[in-house]
Amino acid sequence: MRLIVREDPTEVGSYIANYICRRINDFEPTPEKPFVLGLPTGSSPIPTYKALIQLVKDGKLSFKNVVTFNMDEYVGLPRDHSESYHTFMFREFFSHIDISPSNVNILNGNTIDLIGECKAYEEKIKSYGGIELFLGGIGEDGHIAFNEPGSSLVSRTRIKTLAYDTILANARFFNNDISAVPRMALTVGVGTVLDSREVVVVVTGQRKALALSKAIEEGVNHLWTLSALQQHPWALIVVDEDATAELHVKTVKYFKSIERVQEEVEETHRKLKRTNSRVQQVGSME
Ligand SMILES: N[C@@H]1[C@@H](O)[C@H](O)[C@@H](COP(=O)(O)O)O[C@@H]1O
Repeated sequence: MRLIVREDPTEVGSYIANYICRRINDFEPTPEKPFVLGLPTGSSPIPTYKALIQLVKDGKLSFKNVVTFNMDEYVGLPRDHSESYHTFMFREFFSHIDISPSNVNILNGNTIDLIGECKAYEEKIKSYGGIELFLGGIGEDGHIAFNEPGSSLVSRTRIKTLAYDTILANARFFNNDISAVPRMALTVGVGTVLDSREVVVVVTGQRKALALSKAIEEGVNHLWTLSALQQHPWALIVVDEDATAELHVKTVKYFKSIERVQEEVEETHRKLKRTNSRVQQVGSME
């Protein structure tokens, strides 16, 4: 796991957007081989979405051959409600980029067959060969997607009852009316996230500091589902200074020191990929 610390949420957003841009461009997606991207909602990823939109406007990135899968959606909230994750994604991101709506996948929390919807979502992800990069955010209780404390760390897409803490935290989007916040959601599982080839998580603000320290300084624990990332071979958490408030100084120092060689690692990785694809091309000509 790597941890990248940046000054504030805007710098975090710009770091992640550039990172995703590089990944998509290096992948060279085509209609036959699209880049499959997992996406979150919440206030934390908004600076990332803004920076990605700018990259598209600047002609440095295209979403034409990108297929997206969102992490979660409330159950029973009309799709066109201002706080549905469907509305959020189009308002904050999809309407501003060159993605085809047919390449956008968001769970339907209004279907009569919620279990069938979850199964079909997993199947659809599989049909694309899995998710290349899953971008995630976390709740104050350390949940990733809507995998609340106590969620199985091998869980798949399913119906989830929201924890009271999450309902309280999300009441700010519903005029602080707790009774207006849906009690249930559909969410990808921790296992679904862990199956992606790469996971990038955005954590900003002091209110996430405890969850961050639990997830990276303590053991893998279903009470802090983000900690499951310790079991992932290619995980990156990008945080602002405020989110590091509960970390040991030596933890932050360690991650800052390995960041210095990160560019080198990435360059080596890219070179190896290029060499491998050349070897494969030569192989297929023989
Ligand atoms: N289901 C979403 C999560 O996927 C998201 O990570 C979290 C954080 O929201 P915010 O970034 O606004 O703190 O909110 C909700 O609970």
